[in-house]
Amino acid sequence: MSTSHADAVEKAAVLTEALPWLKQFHGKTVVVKYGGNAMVDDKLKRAFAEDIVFLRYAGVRVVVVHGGGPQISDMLGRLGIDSEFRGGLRVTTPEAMDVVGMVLVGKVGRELVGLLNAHGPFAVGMSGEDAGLFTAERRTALVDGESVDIGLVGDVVHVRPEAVVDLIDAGRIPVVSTIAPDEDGQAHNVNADTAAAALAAALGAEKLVVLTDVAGLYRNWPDSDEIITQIDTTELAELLPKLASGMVPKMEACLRAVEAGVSRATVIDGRVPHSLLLEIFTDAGSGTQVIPS
Ligand SMILES: Nc1ncnc2c1ncn2[C@@H]1O[C@H](COP(=O)(O)OP(=O)(O)O)[C@@H](O)[C@H]1O
Ligand SMILES: CC(=O)N[C@@H](CCC(=O)OP(=O)(O)O)C(=O)O
Repeated sequence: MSTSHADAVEKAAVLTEALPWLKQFHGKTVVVKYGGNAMVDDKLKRAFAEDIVFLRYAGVRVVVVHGGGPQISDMLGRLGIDSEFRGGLRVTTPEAMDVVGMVLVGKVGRELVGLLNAHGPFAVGMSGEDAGLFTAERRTALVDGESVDIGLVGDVVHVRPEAVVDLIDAGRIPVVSTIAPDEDGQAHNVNADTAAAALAAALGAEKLVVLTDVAGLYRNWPDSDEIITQIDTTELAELLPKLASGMVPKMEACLRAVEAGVSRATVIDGRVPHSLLLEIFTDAGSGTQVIPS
């Protein structure tokens, strides 16, 4: 067999491998959470934008929810504002809240919208404040079994997804920044994993994909390199209290999404170029998949 013939067979195999996945996801909603830690490299960011636009052209109803923790920390540092995390959530003073809003909506969200729109007029940025998308309720963090106050940090208690649905129906790609007002209109800082899960549940999404800066959920972080490839909601609920920092809101979000009817929630490595495309359109699963028990 000539090399070019072998190449052609291999390329065709990759494309045909995508067929069952195209059938499964065409017309379905997929919520993709893009974590701030996976957003550090320009080439990776462009590859991520290509994947999202690819999904859109494949007929997937795709929504992006973005984080920006490192970018917020960087700006708070530059402004000389103290910032600490408790139970994986940022203690958010009113002063810090201003910065969180500016960075998420005004910087990280804008940049993603720009990267996506290099491919066509698809992306529309919005925050939880737009069209009443999210209503937040102030929450505490759990530290050593105790509930502690962490300031203007919220949980999403109500989702009004109509504006997101309108955008998708019009062929757009909503890009959501996770600032959310409470019932009095006070803006709260919502962890992006938490918000993505709430939105995925409200949209009846087929899948929630969370891109981060590790290969998945490690069983004994940081002492072993064993990744949990699949876990059901019962096992995950048991594991949750034993998890450390950044993974707490992430795995809690996956758990909530699947418990609320999203068929699958998967944490994948955002440092691998095109990991999203590989996750959706190939048989090669990666990272950690949460399934119903
Ligand atoms: N069991 C675990 N498995 C994997 N990562 C873990 C675990 N426990 C804590 N982590 C930490 O969680 C981080 C991911 O969370 P976070 O920093 O909030 O990322 P993102 O910006 O993608 O939301 C990892 O980089 C890792 O340092
Ligand atoms: C309450 C809380 O912790 N909010 C997060 C919001 C951004 C976020 O979630 O970003 P990542 O997805 O990159 O972690 C924060 O202030 O960092």
